[in-house]
Amino acid sequence: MVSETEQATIRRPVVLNGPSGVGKSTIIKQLMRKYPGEFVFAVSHTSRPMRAGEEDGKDYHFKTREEIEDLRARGLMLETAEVHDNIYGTSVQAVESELGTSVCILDVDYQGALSCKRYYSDKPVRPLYIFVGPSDLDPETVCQTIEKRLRLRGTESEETIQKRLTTAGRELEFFHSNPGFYDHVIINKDGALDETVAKVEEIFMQETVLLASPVQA
Ligand SMILES: Nc1ncnc2c1ncn2[C@@H]1O[C@H](COP(=O)(O)OP(=O)(O)OP(=O)(O)O)[C@@H](O)[C@H]1O
Repeated sequence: MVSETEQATIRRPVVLNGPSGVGKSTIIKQLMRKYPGEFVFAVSHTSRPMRAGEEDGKDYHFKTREEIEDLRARGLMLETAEVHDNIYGTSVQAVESELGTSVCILDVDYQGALSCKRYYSDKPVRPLYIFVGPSDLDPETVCQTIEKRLRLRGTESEETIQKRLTTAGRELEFFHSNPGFYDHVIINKDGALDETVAKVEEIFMQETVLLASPVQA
């Protein structure tokens, strides 16, 4: 819970949403490289197995489903979501421990974004909600692009690629049926990552992501 004295120094968290494979992690990594110490990644909890090269506490907090469910039962999870047979989530602590010093970025799915909106609806902090799409946001084109990117990334089995494509369809359905939910939509076009990152920076400046809005009386 953020105290009144802390409000003056709060920096708005950013909720980044979009289908698997669209490039969310890549964008965050670029920003972190460009602004060392400025952005922090809200390290999520997950019950999925660790992939080669991943580090516990850095890429994710790798926990059992029971451990994550226990945190949720104690009101210590900001959001949780069932994705591809695993439970994912962000703890309140992962976000709020960072608010005074850095811009905290949450890479979550639409269920997570919804939970964040609910959680912060009566709090002094107003996160910025951004949807990242790979193309013109037509479900068919989107799926073709992310399928290609996921195959090139080479981290997923055929089965998980298919699951991610199904989930991508749900992400787009949510996007199209909730106009106004996101503050901004960013298109991460093929081969245009630098352009995407520049657009994100422009939005962050325009939105004064560096300071939270005061509480509305
Ligand atoms: N503009 C782009 N053009 C082409 N390929 C890209 C672009 N941006 C990212 N990629 C590539 O697409 C793949 C997926 O990107 P990334 O892992 O960042 O996606 P993600 O949205 O974080 O996915 P997930 O939700 O599954 O973690 C990576 O191999 C990345 O290098």
